[in-house]
Amino acid sequence: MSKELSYSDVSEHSSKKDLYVVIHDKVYNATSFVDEHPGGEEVLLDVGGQDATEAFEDVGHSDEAREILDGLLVGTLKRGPGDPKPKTQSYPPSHSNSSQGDAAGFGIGLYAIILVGGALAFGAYKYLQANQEGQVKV
Ligand code: HEM
Repeated sequence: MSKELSYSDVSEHSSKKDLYVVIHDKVYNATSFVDEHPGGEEVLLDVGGQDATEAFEDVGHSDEAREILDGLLVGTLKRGPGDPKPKTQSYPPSHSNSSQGDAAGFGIGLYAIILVGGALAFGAYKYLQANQEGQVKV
């Protein structure tokens, strides 16, 4: 069972009655499983005829889910030059990096606010003190 399908072959199977998905460059016929999917049919239909690797891995499916996949195997994906790139490689680093980056950005922003706020408060305190001294003399 090593049928090769191109990306455009797969994209023709995107309806509920005829649904192929690509996961890790393997092509699966999910038609019989759509109604049974614990995550709902909607998410499967969303990735019908497309590369579902990222969506599938994002959820952290169990080994049991992977066994079901084995039973749905149709063949392997043969990528052409103009086809979308595999989503597998970029998936974990880009995700964790972006969230870490956001957290660091927020931390630096908070520091800046505290520093600027502190400087302003100190300036205002000095200004008021000077003003008060002036008033006492008059
Ligand atoms: C043909 C491919 C797929 C198979 C065989 C499959 C199978 C399963 C199975 C067996 C479960 C039960 C929990 C587990 O064992 O991990 C599950 C849950 C789930 N699946 Fe999939 N899945 C597929 C594709 C997808 C895709 C593409 C998405 C897109 C986001 C998705 C989203 C979910 C979600 C959100 C749950 C959790 C449901 C819950 O716990 O309430 N699945 N899937």
